Amino acid sequence: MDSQQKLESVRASLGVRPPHCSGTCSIPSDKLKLYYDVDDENAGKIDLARATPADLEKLARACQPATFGRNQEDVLDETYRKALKLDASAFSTLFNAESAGLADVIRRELLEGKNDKRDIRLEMYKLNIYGKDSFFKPHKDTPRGEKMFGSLVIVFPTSHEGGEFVLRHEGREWTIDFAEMLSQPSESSDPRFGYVSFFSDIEHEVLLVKSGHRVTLTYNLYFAETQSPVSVDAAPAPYEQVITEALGSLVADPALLPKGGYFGFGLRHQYPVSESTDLACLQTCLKGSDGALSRSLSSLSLNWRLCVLYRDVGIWPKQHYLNTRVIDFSQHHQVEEEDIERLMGEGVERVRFVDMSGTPIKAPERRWWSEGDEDEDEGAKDIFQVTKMPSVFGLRSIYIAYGNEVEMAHLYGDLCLVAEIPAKTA
Ligand SMILES: O=C(O)CCC(=O)C(=O)O
Ligand SMILES: [Fe+2]
Repeated sequence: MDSQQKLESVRASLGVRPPHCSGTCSIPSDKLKLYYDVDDENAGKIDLARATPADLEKLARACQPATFGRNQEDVLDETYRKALKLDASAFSTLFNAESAGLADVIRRELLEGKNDKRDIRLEMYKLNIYGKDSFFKPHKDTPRGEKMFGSLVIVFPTSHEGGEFVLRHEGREWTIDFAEMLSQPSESSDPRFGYVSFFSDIEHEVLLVKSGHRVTLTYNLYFAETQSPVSVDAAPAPYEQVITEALGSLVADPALLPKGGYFGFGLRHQYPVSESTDLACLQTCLKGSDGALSRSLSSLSLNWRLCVLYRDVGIWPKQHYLNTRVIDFSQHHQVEEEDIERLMGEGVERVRFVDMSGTPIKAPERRWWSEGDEDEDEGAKDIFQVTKMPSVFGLRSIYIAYGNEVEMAHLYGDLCLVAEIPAKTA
């Protein structure tokens, strides 16, 4: 294999796993009873295993229209989300996602590999009802803190048609038709419910409900607070070994970065960030193939860290910086060279992009102006992009346009990971 082929196999190995898991589970029927109490007129109980249309109508009347977050505002817009909701304080149920076995399923199928022994917390969020003609257009679930990694949606076995759950990520799309799945005969005499769990930065949507009532329970998923990131005795998932092998052979290639430098990766998921986020804290919260990549680098004894890339900062010549914090430059129209390092603080590092062989890649205008003049890059560290590294310019450029709620404290940011590649010794 030549270097280019090795590079392609690293890129391919990172895109294997879907960012969600889904299925149906059987459950004792008493666990599907729900009690609600909104006010004197809107209180009652419903058995979601055998709810009649009249029961569901009554529950729907007790609910409020569901709002969502758009451009940092909480809005009610029925052209974007037409659904009803009950807040967790207005109902109680014996249904418990954890005792139904879902924490294990999520650890095994979504987190998997060395992450599958981690403690996770499932926080019940809302009950949603989608009657005929209801839907929720594409959005991401708003991050509520650095430890939040995912979402879980439970779909109860109430009769309905349509309302398929669609997920999209990096040009791929998955459609889950719970109405169809739950109408299939099952081996068990117990009722069944459907579930889908996904990393919350994955765009998802609920298609139009054509008839009946689609009733769901949503949860926010967190990594538990006190936790060593990886349990030592867990075996890596098979696809993680493929990443490690592909990376190992790329790193060992004598033609690649002979003088050493950084391998740069754009993370495939987005993470909750704020100006006070210390990226080192997020290192233990990496999702899906981002986590697999970090574990592969560690198992190859390569040092790595998370960072934010600022491309083309400054007036002229523009420079590229890595930083360990998110800095909001969007208020500054033009940033003077001497201000950059002050604004960026301690964790800042200047980098220059190089190709596989370590030769600097210059923007066309710089090539013309600075022929033979290498000084401007002096002190910058060489970086080779293994996968495309996104750049941010400020918090304002990274808020989510469509979330399921408004949350100002954390926004989804595009982050990078850099790994230190030692110089090759001849
Ligand atoms: O109810 C569902 O199926 C999902 C709703 C959703 O995506 C949300 O509440 O954020
Ligand atoms: Fe959502």
